[in-house]
Amino acid sequence: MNYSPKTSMKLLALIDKLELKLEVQGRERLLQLNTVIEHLTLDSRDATHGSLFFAVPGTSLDGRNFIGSAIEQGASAIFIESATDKVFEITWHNDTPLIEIPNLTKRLSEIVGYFYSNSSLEMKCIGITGTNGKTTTSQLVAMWVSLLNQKAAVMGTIGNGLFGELTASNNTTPSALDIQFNLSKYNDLGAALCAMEVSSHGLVQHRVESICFDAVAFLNLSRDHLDYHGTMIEYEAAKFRLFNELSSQHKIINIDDAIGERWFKLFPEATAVSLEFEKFSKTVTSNFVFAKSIHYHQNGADIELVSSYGKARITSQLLGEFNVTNLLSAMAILLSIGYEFDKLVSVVHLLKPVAGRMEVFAKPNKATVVVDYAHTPDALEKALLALTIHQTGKLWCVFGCGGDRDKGKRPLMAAIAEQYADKVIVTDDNPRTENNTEITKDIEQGFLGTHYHVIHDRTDAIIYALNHAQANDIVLIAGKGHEDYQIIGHKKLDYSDRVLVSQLYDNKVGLA
Ligand SMILES: CC(=O)N[C@H]1[C@@H](OP(=O)(O)OP(=O)(O)OC[C@H]2O[C@@H](n3ccc(=O)[nH]c3=O)[C@H](O)[C@@H]2O)O[C@H](CO)[C@@H](O)[C@@H]1O[C@H](C)C(=O)N[C@@H](C)C(=O)N[C@H](CCC(=O)O)C(=O)O
Ligand SMILES: Nc1ncnc2c1ncn2[C@@H]1O[C@H](COP(=O)(O)OP(=O)(O)OP(=O)(O)O)[C@@H](O)[C@H]1O
Ligand SMILES: N[C@H](CCC[C@H](N)C(=O)O)C(=O)O
Ligand SMILES: [Mg+2]
Repeated sequence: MNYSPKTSMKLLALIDKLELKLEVQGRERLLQLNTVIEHLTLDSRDATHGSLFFAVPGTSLDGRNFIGSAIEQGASAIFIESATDKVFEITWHNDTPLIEIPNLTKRLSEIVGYFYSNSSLEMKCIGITGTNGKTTTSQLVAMWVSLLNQKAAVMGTIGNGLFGELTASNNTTPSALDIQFNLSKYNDLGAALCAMEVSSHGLVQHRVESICFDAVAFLNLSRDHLDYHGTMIEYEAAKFRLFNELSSQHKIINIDDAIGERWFKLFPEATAVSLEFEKFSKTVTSNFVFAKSIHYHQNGADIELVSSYGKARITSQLLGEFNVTNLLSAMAILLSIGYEFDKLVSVVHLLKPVAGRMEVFAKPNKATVVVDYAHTPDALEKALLALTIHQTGKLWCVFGCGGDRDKGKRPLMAAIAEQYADKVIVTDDNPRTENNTEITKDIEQGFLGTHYHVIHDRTDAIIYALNHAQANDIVLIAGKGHEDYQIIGHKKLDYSDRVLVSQLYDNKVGLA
């Protein structure tokens, strides 16, 4: 749905909200000019008459180098991140004010919130963090609310929008600007709630800084993104900001995760989620959602649920132990913000798997294919382990590792694939600007033996696996999940594991 915000705001009114101490002359001139802001942008290339351009330093470029081009494009005002902590300063380029603001990046979420009417105060806002499971859990939250006949929105890896009407996005956690804009849009469209994935990049880059979360949830922490964070300590500290620095009413923690168990000691009032009833039932004194017993089967799992909100036997269509954690976390989030236990239980069996997450493709007399987004060592291990429960023949694993991403995870993923799968095929997964053979060489370092194939072209790799797998085998195709592209160099080529497998199983593309 096309949506344009009706918002406009006087520049001086916005500056007054920020409580910047304007010198008298500057204030007079702004008052006379009566500049009205109709559009906010972080990118000089999008600036136009009526735009307020935020010139902030980034990871590879510095937005402050593009002030000239923003002015050329007609920007009406520029906010600039001060190079030092010096107090606010205003200079002029003709009638365009250039206003230096200390900590602008950190204040961006707040500033944009004033412009877009701070919708996180008007609707329920959920922030979900963790290395793995954010997309699944946020989608489950939104799906659950939709099943209860309310509108829900999501922002995350597979897109932003009302549940089921997503628009693809570049980031898991959008920019501070897009988040406030989207929230205002979802609020106008009548959403009762927005479930957001909060990535560690998003937390470090202050993308959710001024969002008032009704609930925040922590799922797990395992190796990823060390190219960006450097160490696991820094990575954990990034995630921890959501819990200790930002605003939230309720906290939900998966205490089966070692880091989660540690955080829970710091937030003992948080709602605890666990699959280990025996271990925690006596010690947890706050709200809790536990699985007392779980029976995994071909179509998902039957779960005996014990919680501080009620008890029930529920059925889930999602495969794998980790998806029970995701389901219970989604439930704990909704319970904490006031959804009724009985209502949630009445529709839980209708919750569907999320696209590209343990998504099963079957065809008579053919191996079962599972397309999954496991792109970290922990996720790959959990996905393979989940499938061993269903294994009667051989387990295949087709995977690769992204270029321009944490190199350290490559051999670790190889070791895991080798440990759990009978047949391993290494292939390309978004090599980006790296040489694909260098990436697979890094992966190969992790294998102890030589029982693996390297087939760079992903289509060929999958066709090879499906041609050689027996009918009772399971083929896990990991790493790309919902992605409908292969990034080579700077080009984003059309490619989808899900489309390929569906075509192969409809025999549209011939199997030998
Ligand atoms: C490395 C990184 O995190 N970059 C993010 C960051 O961009 P940046 O500010 O560093 O960009 P930059 O290129 O250095 O440019 C600096 C500034 O100059 C401006 N500019 C630049 C060029 C120009 O001509 N004019 C101009 O004004 C830019 O708009 C920007 O404001 O801020 C942008 C707005 O929030 C993000 O879109 C962008 O994500 C890029 C696309 C990205 O790939 N990020 C990944 C690593 C990421 O963030 N991933 C996590 C998920 C991880 C997970 O869950 O597994 C995510 O939340 O998406
Ligand atoms: N709770 C969990 N614990 C461990 N692994 C999980 C969990 N949930 C999902 N996974 C694995 O991680 C993969 C990615 O899941 P999902 O997309 O929900 O995570 P994410 O946190 O959103 O990932 P991203 O950081 O890329 O956005 C799944 O395909 C599955 O293999
Ligand atoms: N949010 C993750 C997704 C990785 C998915 C995988 N297909 C890859 O490209 O490495 C990232 O950007 O690191
Ligand atoms: Mg995600």
